[in-house]
Amino acid sequence: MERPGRLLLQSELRVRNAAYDVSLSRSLLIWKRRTSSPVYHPFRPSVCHSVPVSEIISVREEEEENGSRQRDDGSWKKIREREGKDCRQAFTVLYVERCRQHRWRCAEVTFTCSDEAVCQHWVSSIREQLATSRPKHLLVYINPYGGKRQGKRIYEQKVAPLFTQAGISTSVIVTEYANHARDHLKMEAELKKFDGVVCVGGDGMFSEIIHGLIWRTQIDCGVDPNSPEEALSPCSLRIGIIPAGSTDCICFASVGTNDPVTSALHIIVGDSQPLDVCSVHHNNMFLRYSVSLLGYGFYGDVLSDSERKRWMGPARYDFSGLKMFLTHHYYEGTVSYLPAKEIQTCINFQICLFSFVFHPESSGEWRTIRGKFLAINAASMSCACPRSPKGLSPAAHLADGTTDLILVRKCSRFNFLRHLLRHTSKDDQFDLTFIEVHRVRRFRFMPRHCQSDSDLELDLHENSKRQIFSQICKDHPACGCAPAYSSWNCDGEILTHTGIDVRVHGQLIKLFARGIEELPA
Ligand SMILES: CCCCCCCCCCCCC/C=C/[C@@H](O)[C@H](COP(=O)(O)O)NC(=O)CCCCC
Ligand SMILES: Nc1ncnc2c1ncn2[C@@H]1O[C@H](COP(=O)(O)OP(=O)(O)O)[C@@H](O)[C@H]1O
Ligand SMILES: [Ca+2]
Repeated sequence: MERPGRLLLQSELRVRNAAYDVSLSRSLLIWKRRTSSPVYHPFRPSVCHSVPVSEIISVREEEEENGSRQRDDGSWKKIREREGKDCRQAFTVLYVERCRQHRWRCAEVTFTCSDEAVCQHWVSSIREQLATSRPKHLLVYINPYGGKRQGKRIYEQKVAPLFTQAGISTSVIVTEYANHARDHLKMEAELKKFDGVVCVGGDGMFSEIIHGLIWRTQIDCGVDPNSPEEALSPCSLRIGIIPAGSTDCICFASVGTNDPVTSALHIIVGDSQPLDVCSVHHNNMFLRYSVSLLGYGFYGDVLSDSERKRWMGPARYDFSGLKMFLTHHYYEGTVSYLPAKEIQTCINFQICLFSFVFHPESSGEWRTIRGKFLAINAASMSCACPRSPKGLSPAAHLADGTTDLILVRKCSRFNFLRHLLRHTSKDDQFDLTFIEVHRVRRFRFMPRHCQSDSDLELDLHENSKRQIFSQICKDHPACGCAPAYSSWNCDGEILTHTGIDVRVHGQLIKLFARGIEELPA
């Protein structure tokens, strides 16, 4: 147990009619049952409890009236136990309780005491300790269209009541069209009024939020957001993600679960987790930012195919995943990359070879690989999600200024299936001869057909004729012709160009999260 440090308060209070020694320090609230008899009692519940002050959600006074207690939020609560006449004042502490698989829940304990002044002193002392680094005013964007279209219900039923209990005020915007949230953040939102932004939706909705926030921050700081060489200014507002999408990878990989209540509690306690952001350019023209997966080949094709099946909800990814696995397309091109350190091939994901030191720039040399690839994936975080609990790159860090470039070379369907199935298990998905992993700060990709066209990139629009032929060939596999181009899946959005230049910006944004906690063995 953590040491409590200097005590701010210590009293004898009652919990469910039993006497407890209760103490408060800057770091811990401890309540320890007074033992009247030293005899060990196997059926008595645990006698000593402690809660880090940083994990107290709120404290409220309870007032007794006509045999019931009224909460200070106006609702009523039956007294559960008979109390003596001199034991009428009470306050309730709500705190974080850890459940299975990184889930958090709100637990509560009610302390009673005979003296009103003592009771109020406790309430005000706890509230004073909670005042630091916690958000008080939040700007909330809800995508009512993502995932199973439950965003509004999830927010209203599971999250808003917790924010109210924690004394957080909110301005809520339910989006009416795609890019509504992005454009509101870019141009209209009065950001000075808020301590954070909350995104209710999936990875695509989160992408809208960061595009709005990063762009706005650069304009406010006089930085050109379009230039590939500019050092971008970090965003000061933290972002909370209430998962209500189809994959929810960014939430899952930064919190450990895709549970709305857990996310709401991380926001309330004011957690902070920096996050790397990749900028993606094409011929010096800004395309998009990415924080999770940039995937060409398999994951690009799955996304393109699945968008047409949005009516299926999240199951569209399973359908398109299977279809694209059977299609087994490979793509030719050149990947160049700037390694994060000397040799960056991480063979065993369980042994992470890299230090956690954050280097703003690298002095390494560019390297080049040409080949035929089934997939080119850049994972800036583990990309863990319910479909892949360890993620595409289990050892990737959230905020080390690097991305893990995973090259899956052309191989048999059987071998590719072995690799994909390892996404869903604990086996090392990289320990296969056709997979290479490089930890990089920058990388470029050029599809083969662009190189032979004097490095002139054909964008997807110009490439439409080829796409039509590819579609015919996809539909007639017997002709043996594979499409020349895939497209990039950028955090769940399709990029309009295939030749890209990617740069990692270390710790550009912050989340209301704390990374994945080690669970006790
Ligand atoms: C034939 C068996 C295939 C089994 C493969 C299972 C591997 C799943 C790995 C998923 C990695 C996901 C990385 C995250 C991507 C998201 O950004 C993106 C958009 O999410 P959202 O906005 O919430 O819809 N999701 C995808 O691209 C889905 C990929 C699913 C591939 C099967
Ligand atoms: N009101 C809206 N109507 C239609 N599309 C929207 C709306 N609000 C946001 N979007 C778009 O919906 C897309 C999917 O959102 P997301 O929340 O990521 O759900 P999913 O995980 O199911 O893809 C995003 O591209 C986002 O820009
Ligand atoms: Ca990273």
